[in-house]
Amino acid sequence: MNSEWILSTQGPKTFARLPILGTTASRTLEENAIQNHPPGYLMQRAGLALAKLSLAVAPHAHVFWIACGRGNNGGDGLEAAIHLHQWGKEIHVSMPAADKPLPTDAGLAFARARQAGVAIHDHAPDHWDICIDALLGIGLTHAPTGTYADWIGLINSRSCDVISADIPSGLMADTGDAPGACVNATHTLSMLRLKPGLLTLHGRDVCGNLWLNTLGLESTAEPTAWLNPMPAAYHRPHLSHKGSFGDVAVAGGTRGMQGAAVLAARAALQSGAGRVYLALLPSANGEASVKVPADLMQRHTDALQPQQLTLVAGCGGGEEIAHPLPRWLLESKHLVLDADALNAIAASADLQTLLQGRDVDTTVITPHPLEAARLLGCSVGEVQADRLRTAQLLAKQFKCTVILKGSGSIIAAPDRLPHINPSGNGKLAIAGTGDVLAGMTGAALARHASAWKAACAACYHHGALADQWVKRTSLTASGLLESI
Ligand SMILES: NC(=O)C1=CN([C@@H]2O[C@H](COP(=O)(O)OP(=O)(O)OC[C@H]3O[C@@H](n4cnc5c(N)ncnc54)[C@H](O)[C@@H]3O)[C@@H](O)[C@H]2O)[C@@H](O)CC1
Ligand SMILES: [K+]
Repeated sequence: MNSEWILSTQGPKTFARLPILGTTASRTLEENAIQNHPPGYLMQRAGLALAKLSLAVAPHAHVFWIACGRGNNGGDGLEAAIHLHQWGKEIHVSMPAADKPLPTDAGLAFARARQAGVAIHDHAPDHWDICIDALLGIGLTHAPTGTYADWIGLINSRSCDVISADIPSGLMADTGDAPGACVNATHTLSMLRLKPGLLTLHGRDVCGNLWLNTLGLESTAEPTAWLNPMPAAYHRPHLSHKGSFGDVAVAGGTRGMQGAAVLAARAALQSGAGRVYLALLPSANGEASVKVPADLMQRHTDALQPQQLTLVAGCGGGEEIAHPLPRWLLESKHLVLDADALNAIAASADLQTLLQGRDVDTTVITPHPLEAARLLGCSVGEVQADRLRTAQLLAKQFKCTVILKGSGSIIAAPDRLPHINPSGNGKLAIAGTGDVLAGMTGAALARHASAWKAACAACYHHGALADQWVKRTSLTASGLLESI
């Protein structure tokens, strides 16, 4: 963390392992720093960073609307206004009128702005070229109402650039939930550290391009989560053979659902597994209704030797997958459980006990929010309300590594800090991409022999493939795996 400007999430990027702090941890970091610096020091750095970013984003903008709330987020906006004013820009600073005094740092920024000749209005301008959104930061506690909601609506109504200070106003910093009106930023400058809400649920959609400025603060405090980093490239030694990279078997594909299993198996193959077996469920009568590449070896499910391989179970498995699952849960060396395998486990206490009895770092489950809800016996709304917590709960309850899919996939495992995956985009929201992830995870597990490492690596690569998809045609699951 030696650079102050270290993140940009737009387009294909390489991400490092960065700490992510929830609001409680952010406030602790901020309070410790405030004690060691002169009053207003951090806020002044935040304001300067904000002013510099807005100038870099829109160098020819003339009128800057700086919408400030009555908390310290508004203080960041006031400090930015001082610089933009001094740099000769036309600025219009707005702040809702209220009787309540400003908090200490924002109060100091308010006085400094006044002293610098900045006028502070209680109304929005008629026209602006760029907006700095400093209405609400990590202090948001409920859906914005009144002037806050009105100004958020106004900001979103124009097609100008919007730079959000710390977090788009209206977004919850811990969860990415937006309980009401929320600024739709083109850029967000996160101060001190990243927050979970910027990276999951609504976060990625409302942040625009995400930047981080640490304000020069180092910290050894334990984060809430880590940004899932790009894994190191794996080396295939010259002196290797097909057994060196592990065997993967994909079991699933009940009658009419074989495409899912074939996609997962092809993805495992493309991801470098030494040997890949396709084991269609008995109702398929060993006959695939879709074309099976010659590189895949077909096996009867009973003929698999799960003790010696990485089994990817679930893809298109229907209810039929429940029958072989007890044996696979007991015997598989490594296991990736997806889709119908998860639904079967959700419906059976016995299967849950078998899953819980496995060695912790041998199993990855890859639920989407509905599958997660079934596993936890709750609603999708409850799953999404706090995705970090949900993923950690699943990991703890089922004693395995979890990839909770969705916008900002979460990777969690017992006794580890979770990762939030930064790669990927909305193109992945199509049928079959989950099967591809399961196959990629299987290949990574066969190679790494660690469920945690496999999940982190596969999740990152899967998202990165979608980020690198530059063809004009829509992304397809086959296209995704062929681009591995
Ligand atoms: N104090 C400092 O030195 C620093 C503060 N920073 C900034 O300070 C922010 C946090 O400041 P605050 O803790 O004052 O919080 P905010 O500025 O986010 O919120 C301020 C107030 O708004 C109220 N509020 C909550 N929800 C509301 C709603 N829906 N409508 C209207 N009002 C609502 C809260 O009661 C809170 O008192 C960070 O996000 C960051 O931008 C950073 O610049 C780092 C340095
Ligand atoms: K803001």
